[in-house]
Amino acid sequence: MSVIVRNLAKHYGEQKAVNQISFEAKPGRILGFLGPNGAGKSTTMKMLTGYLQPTSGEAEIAGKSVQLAPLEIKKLIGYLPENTPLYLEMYVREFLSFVAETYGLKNVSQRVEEVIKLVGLVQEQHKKIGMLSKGYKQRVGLAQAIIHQPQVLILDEPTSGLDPNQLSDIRALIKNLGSDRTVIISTHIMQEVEALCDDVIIINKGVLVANSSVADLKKEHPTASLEEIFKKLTR
Ligand SMILES: Nc1ncnc2c1ncn2[C@@H]1O[C@H](COP(=O)(O)OP(=O)(O)OP(=O)(O)O)[C@@H](O)[C@H]1O
Repeated sequence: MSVIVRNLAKHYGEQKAVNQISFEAKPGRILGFLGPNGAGKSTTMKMLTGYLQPTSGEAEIAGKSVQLAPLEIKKLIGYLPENTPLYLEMYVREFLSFVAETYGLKNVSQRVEEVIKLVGLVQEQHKKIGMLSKGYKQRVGLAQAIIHQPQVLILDEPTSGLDPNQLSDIRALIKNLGSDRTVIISTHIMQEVEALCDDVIIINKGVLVANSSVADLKKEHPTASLEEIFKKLTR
């Protein structure tokens, strides 16, 4: 299932937070979404998930318009928002069962069991979410994003706050999920792009300044590291 974005824009008064961007994310590939703080990444992701209405332009997932078919779209995508908003008073299993029921899944307890194992939450599964460390909260966020086995994953800084061990576990999980899904992941970590992403888009002040495969971007700038390329394009 492809994600196709055409001339998408979001204006807040005079500010063009996202200014007419177009790109495509393809199945079986992981697209890295990069840009400096305030460039418009989260705003774009919120428009892709139907959480925010665009000022103009359109986003399409599996041939369906996000704006015209918001409920259908929500069944197809898994979304991990920035800062992992969660119900802190709920227990891990209780929360994941609640999310599974919201999606109308059958075999809720079996699926909850599966995702708990998949994201490495077995040790923490009986705790209240509010008691978990940041990294484990992030895992709960990831679990709720994949519980309904969506074909499209939109992950806003999924590895922020993880320790090095957790980082490699979660990256391996995302890589694995990306083998047969469409994944869009925003990040500030260039090693993550190297380790995970097939394609990359870079946004600066609401405008796309790069849109290609990671390999092609490196070919275009043969002597520069990804970090240097990023700096050059976003200054
Ligand atoms: N509700 C809002 N009202 C007004 N301006 C907003 C609103 N939401 C976002 N913005 C502005 O839009 C711009 C883009 O913000 P956005 O959160 O999309 O950036 P980002 O690329 O995700 O940044 P970061 O890397 O820091 O998370 C920023 O200048 C931000 O202040």
